[in-house]
Amino acid sequence: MTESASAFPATPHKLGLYPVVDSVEWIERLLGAGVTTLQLRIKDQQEAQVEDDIAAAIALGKRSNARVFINDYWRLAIKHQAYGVHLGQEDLDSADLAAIHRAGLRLGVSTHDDAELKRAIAVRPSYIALGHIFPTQTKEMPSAPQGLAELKRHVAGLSGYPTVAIGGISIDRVPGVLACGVGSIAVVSAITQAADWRAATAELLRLIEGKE
Ligand SMILES: Cc1ncc(COP(=O)(O)OP(=O)(O)O)c(N)n1
Ligand SMILES: Cc1nc(C(=O)O)sc1CCOP(=O)(O)O
Ligand SMILES: [Mg+2]
Repeated sequence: MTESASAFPATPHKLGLYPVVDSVEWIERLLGAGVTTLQLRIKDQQEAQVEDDIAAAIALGKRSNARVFINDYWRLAIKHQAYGVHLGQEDLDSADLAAIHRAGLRLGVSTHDDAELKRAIAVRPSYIALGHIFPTQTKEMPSAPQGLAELKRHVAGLSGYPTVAIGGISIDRVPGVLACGVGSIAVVSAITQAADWRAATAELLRLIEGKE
């Protein structure tokens, strides 16, 4: 695989703990808990219904000097000058990548196999997400989990890119995922379904970023 750097603006090579959440309330809570990379992932709403939340999440991120990525709603991310946008493979068919680039936003792209990686690399995004590593209850996946051996192989071929592992990553699985060389771990349920989200977030920050 290519070692070329991204054409989109760079992110740190290690984005650390990367919670993916569906509300401004979660963004606010997690910023308060010391998280510095987050994603607002609201699914299947009209732009008019999500604009206020997207604008608020971006403003909160700026106030905390944090990196807030917006999933899917790239036009609103540009309009409100998000740190970045996260797009899936299908989104790549319709999104105006040149407009995202012109606006100076970072771009993260999802991948699930070699073919998707090839397509993502062609876009030269700011980071590449690799999923799903383990079975997940959060999203219906058409493919099988890739597992740690495949994650390790993919990360090894992507040394020019920041990498993010996602999918079924619980706290106890974090050390094994980090051992694959990935620079960031994205989680949904490990935080939002935790009995104690503060304790879970603190433990994830400690394991992934060494923050005590
Ligand atoms: C960090 C990260 N990785 C992967 C995804 C999945 O994005 P996508 O394939 O566009 O699917 P949806 O999240 O839109 O359902 C993600 N959001 N974040
Ligand atoms: C939103 C999403 N995208 C995935 C991918 O593989 O592209 S897996 C996923 C859900 C991750 O949730 P949890 O941490 O609860 O398993
Ligand atoms: Mg998407």
